[in-house]
Amino acid sequence: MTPAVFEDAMVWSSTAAPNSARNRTSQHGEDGIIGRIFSLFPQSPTPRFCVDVGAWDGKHLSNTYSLLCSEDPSMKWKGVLIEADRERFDELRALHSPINSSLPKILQRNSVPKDLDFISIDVDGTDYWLLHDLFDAGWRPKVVLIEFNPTMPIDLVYIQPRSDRVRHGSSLSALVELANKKGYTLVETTLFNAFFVMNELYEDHLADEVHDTSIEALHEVTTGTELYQLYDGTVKLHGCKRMLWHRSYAIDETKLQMVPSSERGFPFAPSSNDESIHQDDSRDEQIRASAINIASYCTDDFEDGAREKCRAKLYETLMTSGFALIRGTGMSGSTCRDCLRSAKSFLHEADEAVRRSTLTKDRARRGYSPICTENFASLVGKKGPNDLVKKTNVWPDATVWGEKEVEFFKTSIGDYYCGLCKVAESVLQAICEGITANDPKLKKPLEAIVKPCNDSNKPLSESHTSILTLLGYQPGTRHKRGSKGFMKPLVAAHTDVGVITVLLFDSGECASLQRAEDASSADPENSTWLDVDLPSIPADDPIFVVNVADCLSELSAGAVRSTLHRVVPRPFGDSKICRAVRTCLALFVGLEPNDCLTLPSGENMTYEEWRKKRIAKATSAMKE
Ligand SMILES: O=C(O)CCC(=O)C(=O)O
Ligand SMILES: [Fe+2]
Repeated sequence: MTPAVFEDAMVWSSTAAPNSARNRTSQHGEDGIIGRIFSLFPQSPTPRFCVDVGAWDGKHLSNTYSLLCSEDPSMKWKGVLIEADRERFDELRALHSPINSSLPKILQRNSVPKDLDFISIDVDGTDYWLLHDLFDAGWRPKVVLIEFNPTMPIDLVYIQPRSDRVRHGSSLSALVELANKKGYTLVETTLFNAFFVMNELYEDHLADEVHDTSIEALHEVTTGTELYQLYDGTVKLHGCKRMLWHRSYAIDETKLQMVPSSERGFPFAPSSNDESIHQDDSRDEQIRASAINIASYCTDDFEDGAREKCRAKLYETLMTSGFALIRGTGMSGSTCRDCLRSAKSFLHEADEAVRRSTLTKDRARRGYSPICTENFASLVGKKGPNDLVKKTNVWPDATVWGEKEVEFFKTSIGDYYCGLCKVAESVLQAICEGITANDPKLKKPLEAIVKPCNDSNKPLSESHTSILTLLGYQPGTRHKRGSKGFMKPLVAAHTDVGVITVLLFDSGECASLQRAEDASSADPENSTWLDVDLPSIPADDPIFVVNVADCLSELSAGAVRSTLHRVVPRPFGDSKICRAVRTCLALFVGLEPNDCLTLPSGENMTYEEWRKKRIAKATSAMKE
């Protein structure tokens, strides 16, 4: 055995033979263990016979030196020592009289008795095969000491290839299997040596001393390196952290990581955990910086010129992209968070029966996007025709979901709906003022949108048919790439029908909203798509996405455009972990069905007439 110092290994301790470990020349108490085993056997009338395969110089860390060179001449053993290293062999020759050749042949030629007493095998490689061949050739040593690779797990059966040039070593389990098959029992181990005794001798002389001969009982100490995984994808090491036979090399945890650090995180964590807040800090800050503060339109308390600045910015942003991020709405963060939470538990966590309980005969389809792309949507809004069907406050059944759940669902969604309808009014006011500031001719058509509120007791929000839709996205079959490497969108490219849409969504990564870079593009195939992102959790001043819908686009003669947008699946296994479900609250802001519209062309019609035409156009486009 090449001397190696196992600093990382635990100090050897044995449960089976606690007091016998003792070194004269051996490394880990083997001398004492061999002495103890033979002391339990009956005295031998003739000198005992041992073989040491891999004897080195015959003394250094030797397991047989104390037998062959015993100070007590009556105890003197005979033996054959075998060493492949030329220099070591020369030293060995100086110590004992030399003999040459290969194992069974050497033993044969040197008349080593088939029932020799002891063999020590330590050749740093083919040890397993030497023992195997020895057994096969009919030798039956009473005691075998053999080296195994101490870094291999104790339940691993590893046998190195049968070649002198291979230096792997074999596992303890592999040796135990071989020895057991040949009628031997494991009676002890040291750090990397195993002791086997013939079954008969074990039964007669050692069974009282070594009760449990399992590997687990006899090999407490390992120099193995275990690998385990943290929930966030970090690989950790336990045990020996240095290469044992190449000790200048550490086993470096940083080099063993499979998941890049940028992607580490728990894939199943709720999207609103502290860790994600922390990780997304700088991204969230960037998003906040790009959001337009509309506080001057949401409160009466604002500085001179604030409204002008706000509407100019909003107009400019919507003119170029059709999408804007807004903040300063006065909406409370907790109202937004509660509503998202409610929607998430309804859409993703509750039993299917809960969602089914909201279905009416005329289950709403939004109508303007192909039915196959429809997510489950629960519509909350004021009485009035929705896109294709009538739909009004539809709540889950309390007997199916539970009183408390339904109560929280109703309150959180109701509060959000009312608050956001008011915000939508303010946003519309700002947009329309921004448009007319640039083109006063559009004042007339836009009057239909920003009506003066005559009845001060009537909340603004009731003057239209805005509908809140709860959209849920989950990883599923659409996350698979098609033959061309594309994944079909979850919501096909479309424009929204009404006046504006106000969106709030969580950071569920399985899907993302994208808008066409070019607001005037009508061709989904040839558009460049840009992600529309929001902060991971609504802050105390929450940020919303506002996008222009078709009616506003038409009434403003295209001054602000309804821009193509879609929701696409984020693939598994790409650069992002994307298993988290996504929840989106979409407030589709519409007008009263009977509201009169004067289009820029001068044509007059009701909102409902206009909407029917718009849907008919979309439906026939879909059929083509
Ligand atoms: O889920 C989203 O982010 C928006 C969905 C959408 O565009 C729609 O439902 O009209
Ligand atoms: Fe949309």
